[in-house]
Amino acid sequence: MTLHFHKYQGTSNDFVMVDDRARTFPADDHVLVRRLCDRRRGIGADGLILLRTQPGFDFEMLYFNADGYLGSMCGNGGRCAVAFARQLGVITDKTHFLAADGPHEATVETDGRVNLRMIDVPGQQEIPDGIFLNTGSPHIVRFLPASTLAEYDVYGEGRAVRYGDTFRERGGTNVNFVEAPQTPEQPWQVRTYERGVEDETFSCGTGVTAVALAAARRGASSPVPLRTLGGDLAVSFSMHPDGSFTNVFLSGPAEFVFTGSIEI
Ligand SMILES: N[C@@H](CCC[C@H](N)C(=O)O)C(=O)O
Repeated sequence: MTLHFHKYQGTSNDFVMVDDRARTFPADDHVLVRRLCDRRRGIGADGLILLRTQPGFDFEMLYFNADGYLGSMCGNGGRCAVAFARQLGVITDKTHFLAADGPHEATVETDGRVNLRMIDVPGQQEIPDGIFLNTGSPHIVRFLPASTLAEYDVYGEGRAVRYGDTFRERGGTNVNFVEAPQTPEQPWQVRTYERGVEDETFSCGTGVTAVALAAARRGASSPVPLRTLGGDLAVSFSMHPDGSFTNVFLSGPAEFVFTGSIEI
């Protein structure tokens, strides 16, 4: 069978996108998804997203990590799915779609930036590994001393937390390492070890969302500018006295890279 795919990236978090409205993609074939995401033997990506129809919504996004298994919410992938739905003519410049963590709304700006509403976040938990938040996917946020992020062992330290005792029973976690800005207008710098990719990626949307909310508890105000290895994002929100967050929006570019076909 020939699979037609599109490749998208959002701040260099890259995805194979498949129009699966006809439901022909073998979604249970983990080996196939892993091979398609393989950077040497396949197309190469951090994840694969199926765009499907879903009654009551413009579309549904099914997100698979590069390991071939269904992941939880993907913020950058969600923004790319919106851009893909627009390219397919499924939506115009605003949408209501379904993802692993529930319904999402999004708008597309004239320059192609996508503003994606994330789930409400009830709070954050301080644990020995760092600060834990669920922004649609589980995340640890660790604040580092000034000028240490560039040389930090994100792979080694991220892996130790992801496979550590706290998260072994809970299905693992993503891990974000953060350096605070020297002045309020500068971005918070973030590097992320991603569960399911099992490596550092160039950007993680649910990760920077977790970082922005953790930074808000340390004085950052909305919108929080964030810099990843792959580009800049912004997160806006309403913070409440009980520590919860609503109206959480992740904003940034979502770009078409190329289209192609592969025999599967
Ligand atoms: N790259 C994603 C995060 C995807 C979720 C994650 N890898 C998991 O399943 O835990 C993003 O942009 O949010």
